[in-house]
Amino acid sequence: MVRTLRGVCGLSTTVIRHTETELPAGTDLVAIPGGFCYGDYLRAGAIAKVAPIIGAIVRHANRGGYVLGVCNGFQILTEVGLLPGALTRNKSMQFACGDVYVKVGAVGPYTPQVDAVWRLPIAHGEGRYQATPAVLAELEQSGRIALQYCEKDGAITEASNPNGADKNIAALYGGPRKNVFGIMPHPERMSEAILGGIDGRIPFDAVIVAGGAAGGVHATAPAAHTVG
Ligand SMILES: NC(=O)CC[C@H](N)C(=O)O
Repeated sequence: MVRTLRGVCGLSTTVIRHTETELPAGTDLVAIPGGFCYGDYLRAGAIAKVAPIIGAIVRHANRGGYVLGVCNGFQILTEVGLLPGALTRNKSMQFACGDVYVKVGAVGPYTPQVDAVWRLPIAHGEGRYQATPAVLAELEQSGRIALQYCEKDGAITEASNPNGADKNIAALYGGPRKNVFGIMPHPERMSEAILGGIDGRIPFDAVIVAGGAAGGVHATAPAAHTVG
């Protein structure tokens, strides 16, 4: 994540530990990376809910600051209530790892072109987005279903769904101005050609532009993981 923020996108980036209680001054974007924070005990992302840094991230999000949660980061965002619903065990009960196609379902700060199809990698055991029918309807009506798993041609099918997620949901928007973005695929793992593709740059480049300070956006990547 730091390689993509700093090395690929040229953002001034600070890595902070989950034990901090405040974000660095001038933080525009908080990026919560993937992984297995607190060992995925209880549920993936559950214990991070009580990490000291979480209050500052929630305050940042609620005042419209950009927050990107990738995979484990998405799970943390649902556990702390910044996004509705939950990420549960993959329907296959197996860890899903490989490349998928996702289609932009709603335009927002991270997804500039509706119906665009991206190829991104996934690597998760608890990636099945689930929510009540009322929440799913509200997400659809408010244009917050950012990405859906699809075929290479953009067709949204059951066969293209790697984990059984409701409505093939791969990413969601939240916050007062779609400033919060939770995504199960890993765009940072496909942000430069040497990694096998560059579709992952799209959400990063888009949020920099949306932030109105291309290159001037200061990113903070909280290391929400315990150091082994
Ligand atoms: N790549 C990740 O961030 C994995 C998230 C979480 N540990 C899971 O397995 O679902």
